[in-house]
Amino acid sequence: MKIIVYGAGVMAQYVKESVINSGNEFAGLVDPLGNGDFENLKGKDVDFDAIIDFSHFSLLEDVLEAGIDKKVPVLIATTGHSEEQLEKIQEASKQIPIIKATNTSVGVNIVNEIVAFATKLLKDFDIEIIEKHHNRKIDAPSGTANTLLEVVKENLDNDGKDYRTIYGREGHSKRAEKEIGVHAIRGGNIVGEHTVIYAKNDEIIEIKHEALSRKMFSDGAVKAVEFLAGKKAGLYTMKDVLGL
Ligand SMILES: NC(=O)C1=CN([C@@H]2O[C@H](COP(=O)(O)OP(=O)(O)OC[C@H]3O[C@@H](n4cnc5c(N)ncnc54)[C@H](OP(=O)(O)O)[C@@H]3O)[C@@H](O)[C@H]2O)C=CC1
Ligand SMILES: O=C(O)C1=N[C@H](C(=O)O)C[C@H](O)C1
Repeated sequence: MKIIVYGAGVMAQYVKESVINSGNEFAGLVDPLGNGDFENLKGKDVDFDAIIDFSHFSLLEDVLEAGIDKKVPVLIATTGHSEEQLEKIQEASKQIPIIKATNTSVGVNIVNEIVAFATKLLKDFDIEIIEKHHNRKIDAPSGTANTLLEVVKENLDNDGKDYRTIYGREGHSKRAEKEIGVHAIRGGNIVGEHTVIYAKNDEIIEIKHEALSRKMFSDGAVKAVEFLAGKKAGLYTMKDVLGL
């Protein structure tokens, strides 16, 4: 496949390497800030048959337009999108195959499954989600933490609708019974760490994933577009890619 990559930051460089190492062809980086091979693709005759996006949430519309225009599959790995933008992804998936993945690592996608199972069994435990990332990250909580929160809620009674999400606890009040805490830590070059804590009076369970490098994100992204090649239009997931 000939793959174009949106973004020119840290992840885009990893993806470039993963594309080349996987035997696929690298078609260039697209970055409107002028750090890529192309500032945009509009009106340019660039040949590619898949898009991997590790850029900035503000570029979503451009990414989708490029995918629809060329009728090629798109993997959106960028995080921080608004609800309205997530709806645009749904809409675009009626025309092309898309994966929107907040985390392309094998480990985190398996953790999502473990958390679904644990939450069903540990309903009367207090649940808190903690994520840690590098100091360059612009969105908080991380996309992965938001996905973990969704997984937790889906597996509580009534889809967790009776629960309140508390982001970054502060103040003078006790924890309510039906709360889910979500906490974001930022510092140095932490690649990415996600922990779901289930706590009760006498016991604590922690489910934790720690990323030690960024390579598995970029390798996972290449696997995802390879999976999408030849698929009909629709919204697919990393679960489909990994056969989970
Ligand atoms: N799904 C997954 O598994 C993973 C997802 N990600 C996500 O991928 C994305 C990129 O991560 P990473 O490479 O670490 O981030 P970087 O900040 O290194 O790169 C982001 C890119 O977006 C550009 N950018 C920054 N601000 C703007 C703006 N206002 N408008 C347009 N472009 C902008 C940057 O340009 P410049 O360099 O000039 O600032 C850069 O090219 C993030 O959303 C991150 O959360 C990351 C890892 C794994
Ligand atoms: O910005 C990052 O670095 C990462 N972003 C993703 C997220 O927001 O969950 C995935 C990974 O944790 C690294």
